[in-house]
Amino acid sequence: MTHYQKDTLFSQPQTEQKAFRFDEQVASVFPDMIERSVPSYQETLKGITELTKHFAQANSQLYDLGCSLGAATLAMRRAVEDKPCQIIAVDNSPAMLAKAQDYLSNYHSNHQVKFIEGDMLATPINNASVVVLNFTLQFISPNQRHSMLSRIYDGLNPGGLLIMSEKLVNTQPGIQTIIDEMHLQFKRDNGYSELEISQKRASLENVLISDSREIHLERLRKIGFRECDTWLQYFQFASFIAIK
Ligand SMILES: Nc1ncnc2c1ncn2[C@@H]1O[C@H](C[S@+](CC[C@H]([NH3+])C(=O)[O-])CC(=O)[O-])[C@@H](O)[C@H]1O
Ligand SMILES: O=C(O)C(=O)Cc1ccccc1
Repeated sequence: MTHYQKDTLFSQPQTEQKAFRFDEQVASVFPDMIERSVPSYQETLKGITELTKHFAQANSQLYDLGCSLGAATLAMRRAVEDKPCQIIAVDNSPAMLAKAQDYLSNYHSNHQVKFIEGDMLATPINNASVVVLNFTLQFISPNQRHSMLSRIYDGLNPGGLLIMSEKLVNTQPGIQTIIDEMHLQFKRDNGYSELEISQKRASLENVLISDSREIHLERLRKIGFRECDTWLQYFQFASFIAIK
């Protein structure tokens, strides 16, 4: 069983600034990193279980795209123990995917998750009733977001659900500034130093690219989702649901 460490990746002054990558180092501290960085992360997972209970269709497929260590995969799987469904978990980081397989093997289940190491932009999606993008669309290039979500829409069965959590940017500068400041304080309260916060922020620049709530909703509507809205927001971290 893998042991996860405390996230100290950005604690020492860095001589050269490297872009953030989901490599072995990040994978080995990921539970601590996401817990201390993303407010309401646990609530997104609880919501994924609850929503999956309502939307999973028998004999359909459930996708977790950008699964990291498989926390959302596990949250979905809990909801369908007594339903015949195929769960598919995808990530393009070999370090993450290897640890996800190890992590899920610690929990007993009637379901065998199909793990795919690969780019979600190239993953076929079909006969889906629930698709989860838990903080992953933000890492793909903005000009590929529409076609990615369109492919998800096309692969969903009627009545199927997309659950998508994202870090947002607020279009109103005063509100953006204060919400961002509250998130910084959240990180300080969770033990991150000013150096850790600023070095991580710099490494995420041009890697995590946030859209506004309005852009997300407009895109989902344009693609054809019958209904869409946020069901959760804490600071700039939001979670959307969209029904086909
Ligand atoms: N093109 C891509 N194809 C596949 N995977 C990708 C791609 N781009 C990035 N990833 C993967 O998306 C994940 C994003 S983390 C998701 C947390 C998880 N959902 C959770 O509920 O714990 C969110 C975060 O770190 O803020 C990483 O594992 C990347 O390797
Ligand atoms: O740390 C941050 O500021 C974030 O926006 C969230 C995050 C969490 C884990 C990996 C990358 C980004």
